[in-house]
Amino acid sequence: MENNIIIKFQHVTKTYHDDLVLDDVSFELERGKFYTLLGPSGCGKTTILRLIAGFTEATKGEIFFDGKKVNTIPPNKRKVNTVFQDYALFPHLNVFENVAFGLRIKKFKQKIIEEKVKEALSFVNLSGYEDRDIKQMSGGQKQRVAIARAIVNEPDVILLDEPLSALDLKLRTQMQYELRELQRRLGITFVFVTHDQEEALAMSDEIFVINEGKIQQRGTPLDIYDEPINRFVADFIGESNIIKGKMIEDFLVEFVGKQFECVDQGIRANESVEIVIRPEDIEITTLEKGKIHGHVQSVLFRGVHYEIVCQDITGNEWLIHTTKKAFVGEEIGLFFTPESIHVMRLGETEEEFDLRLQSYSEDQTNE
Ligand SMILES: Nc1ncnc2c1ncn2[C@@H]1O[C@H](COP(=O)(O)OP(=O)(O)OP(=O)(O)O)[C@@H](O)[C@H]1O
Repeated sequence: MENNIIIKFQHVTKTYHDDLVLDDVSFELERGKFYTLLGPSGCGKTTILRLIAGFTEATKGEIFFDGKKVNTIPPNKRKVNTVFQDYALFPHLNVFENVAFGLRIKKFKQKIIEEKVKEALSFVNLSGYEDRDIKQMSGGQKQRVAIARAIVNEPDVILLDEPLSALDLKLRTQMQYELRELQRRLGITFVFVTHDQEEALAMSDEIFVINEGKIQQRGTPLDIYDEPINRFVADFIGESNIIKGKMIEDFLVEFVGKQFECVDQGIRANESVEIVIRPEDIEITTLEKGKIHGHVQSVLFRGVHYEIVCQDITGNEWLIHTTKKAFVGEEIGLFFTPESIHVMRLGETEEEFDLRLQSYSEDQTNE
């Protein structure tokens, strides 16, 4: 397993002056996978990229690349390339020379440069664009030139810092697909930074959800979506109903004044918890069949579904995505299965949280 690890962070901390930006972060990245660092602005995503690339140094902890410690190794000695948000292309050079730039610095022979640039441009579907001026290229095309420039040196890892954020929605969706395909074909590790959760869910083998300099959870998109480890992740990824409750015993939880079967265990009896139920996991039904009742507050038609907000007897608001229509003021039944109830602990100590995070990550790696 170890030699499949391309990057390893061991207890890495980064401070700028007195500001703690990364707080004791440890993780391993495997070769050939698509990783996404996801989190709100300022949470430390770019700092992780900069540490991998060697643009900044860790204050504490160790960083390994392919098994070797690289803390003080300069960027040009690491087999990493970065695609920046603004592409950072040279406007006075044509497409060919932009892609060839790094190879020229490394003093490759002209013939080799031509072969490598040609191959890189063909990978990003830009064959024939060699002589084009950068200024004549569209946003999506510039993006592809930047990617060609990143892959031409055959790095082990490509870092992408919000590379799609300047594109309009349609092009962005197309480039998401293209990037994912490209990563599969190249078999290189991609570390992609975004604050867009839909983008992260659509593209990644694994997502790292980051907040305030700490990894909150790492896992496949499905794991992160279905089993958020805490309120931050549940709130940040997708839409959720988060309701206060109490654990009664293993597989039994109480909320809205009633007890419900669930699939969670190992939480102390009587411990305060929060319940997460996704809006699409709730069905609208009759009052007899409904597990709880709600008064419809608003109904919005969203094309593929209705977005219904209703209020239960204890005042919680519930968001429901359903293809069934309901009417404002109507009383409806809400039905959900034990599997769609996800229980999150409150009042967990930092040590308990770290242990749980570790076991989640180990489950992931063992799968
Ligand atoms: N060179 C620096 N000097 C001082 N503080 C810095 C420096 N670089 C980053 N920071 C601070 O570190 C924190 C994390 O920054 P970082 O760029 O890693 O966040 P991010 O998650 O990538 O945010 P965004 O999505 O806005 O790019 C921020 O509070 C930022 O202000």
